[in-house]
Order: sequence, then structure tokens, then C-alpha cells
Amino acid sequence: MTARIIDGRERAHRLRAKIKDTVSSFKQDGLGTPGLAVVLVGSDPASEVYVRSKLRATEEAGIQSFSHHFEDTVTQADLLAFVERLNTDPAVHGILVQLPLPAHIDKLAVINAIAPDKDVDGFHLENVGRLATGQPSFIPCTPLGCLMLLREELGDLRGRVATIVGCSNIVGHPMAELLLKNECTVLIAHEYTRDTGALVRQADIVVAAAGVPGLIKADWLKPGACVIDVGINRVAAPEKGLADDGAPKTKLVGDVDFAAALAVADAITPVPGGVGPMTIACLLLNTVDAFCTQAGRAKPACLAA
Ligand SMILES: Nc1nc2c(c(=O)[nH]1)N[C@@H](CN(C=O)c1ccc(C(=O)N[C@@H](CCC(=O)O)C(=O)O)cc1)CN2
Ligand SMILES: [Mg+2]
Repeated sequence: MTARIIDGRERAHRLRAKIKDTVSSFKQDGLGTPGLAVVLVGSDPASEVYVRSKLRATEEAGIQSFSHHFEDTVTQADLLAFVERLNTDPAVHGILVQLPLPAHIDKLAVINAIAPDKDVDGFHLENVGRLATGQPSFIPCTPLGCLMLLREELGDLRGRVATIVGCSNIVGHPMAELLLKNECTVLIAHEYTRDTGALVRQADIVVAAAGVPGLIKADWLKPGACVIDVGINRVAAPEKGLADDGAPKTKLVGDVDFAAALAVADAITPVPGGVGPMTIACLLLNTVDAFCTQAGRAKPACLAA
């Protein structure tokens, strides 16, 4: 048996096409254009790549994008004042501050300064609390993307055992809430879990979000499991030869030993091309959601999660 490879790029492409049609119908109906503000602080190379991808996807969907870049010396007070300006800007329906932020900035203070109804990352305390208590909220983009892939792959998730490896605020925690809401039995492993393998072996669904390359071994997987790999780890790839600076070239790998897992799992997301593209598509989805809520309209049924 070899596992089905879940094509996140293709799923994200379909979702982005629907979003584009929806945005175009808003314009035709004279309802206006959704707008997304993206704030980048500093020059982390990976963050620059992600922000560029987000801006490109935003524009391709016909959503207005507002890109703001601050030096990593920006003060917290200036950043907070800027977020406040975006909060009151009627052309901006969604705001995201790319993470990580430089160490001198209090990340939570910045996130919690975003107006909750514009918090398209779903990281604001109010949205986190709403998700945890089953109230309507923005759902963080990566877990939302994972859920969409799981639902398409497995249909109803009720009663399945799901093990999440990693419990960050961006992925692990909200993923656990979402899977609970979908009536899964949820196990969470983290840095101090004594036997992560024992938790993974019970799982019908594995969500790997630890940021440790190859952490999840094939013999940890229950045969037939559905594996969602959220890890994005850049590792040396000597088989690809040397880069211009003489160092080995690199490649992206996930948290799962992908090649070995293919023989055990029923379905698995690749890295790259699995969860990452869904993160960006779900950001657009949340922006359309924010636009609809702010305009007092229901989200179009074709975009229901
Ligand atoms: N404010 C936020 N900051 C961060 C988030 C977030 O959701 N909101 N998540 C991550 C980074 N991230 C989005 O920002 C992100 C990561 C990866 C991808 C992606 O498409 N990955 C590709 C590979 C890309 C590559 O070649 O490097 C893939 O997996 O196919 C999109 C978004 C942390 N910060
Ligand atoms: Mg991926």
C-alpha cells in the first residue's frame, strides 16, 4: 500500500478561484472591495517570502492589499499606533502582523491591539476565547486549512482519535479546539510528553506541528492513519550539490519521515505543497469573512468551511 498524497496546492487553488469569483461578484453588485493590510517588521527571510506570497495571492483574488514594512528598530508604541490607524481605516477589513516579531516587541500586545473583527489571523484573545467556547470567530489560517483538507479526505470526523504533536498558539492549540468541535477525541503531545510515539500510535488523524524535521517515525503511525504535516523545516541537502557560497544546498522537509510514512498511512500531506498553500488561501477566506461581517452580510454559502 502506498498512501494517497493530499495535494494542498490543488485544494488551495480551487478555494482561491471561488474566493476570486466571490470578490468579483461583490464588485459587480456595488458592495465594494475587501481590503487586507499586511504588516511586516524586520527582514526575516522566511517572513519576507510568506508576506510576498500573501500579497500576491491577495491581489490575484481581487482583494485590495496594503503592504506595510517597518525596520526591526521600530518601537512598540509606534507599531501599536499604526495598528490603531488600520483599525479605523474603512478600506481595511483584515489586518495581519507577520510573526515572528523582533524580541523587543511584545507580540501579544500587538496582536491584542488589532480590532477583533479585523483579526483575520484569529490570534486576538477575543477570537481565541470565542473558538474555545464554540462561538463564531476567526479561525487561525493554518488549522483552518488543515481542517479543510481533513474534511475533504475523511468526511465526518466524529469519534476519530486525533493526535496533535506541538501546542503552539498558531497551530497546535487552535487545531485541538477545532478537532474537539468536530467531535474527535483529541490527544496533544508536546516537548515534555514522555512517549509521543504512544500517543501517535492511537491516532486515526495525526497533525504534526512540532517544527522538528522527521520527528514522526513511520512505526509511530497506525496503519491507515491520515497524516497532516504542518512542519516546514529547511535542512541541508548534500545530494543537491553545493550552493554558490560552498555550503550544501537546502530543501524543505516536514515533521514526518515522509518516505517511510507512505508505506503505512492512508493519506499524507507533502512538504512543500501540502498545508502551506492552504494557510494562504484561508487568509483570503478570512478576509472575505471579515468584509461580509463588517458589511452586515452573511458569508456566501459557497465559501462555508
Ligand atoms: N501572522 C502570521 N504569521 C505566521 C503565520 C500565520 O499564519 N500568521 N504562519 C507561519 C508562516 N506562514 C504564514 O504566515 C506560512 C508558512 C508557509 C507557507 C507556505 O506556503 N509554504 C510552502 C513552502 C514555501 C517555501 O518554499 O518556503 C509549502 O508548504 O508548500 C505559507 C505561509 C508563521 N508566521
Ligand atoms: Mg506544505
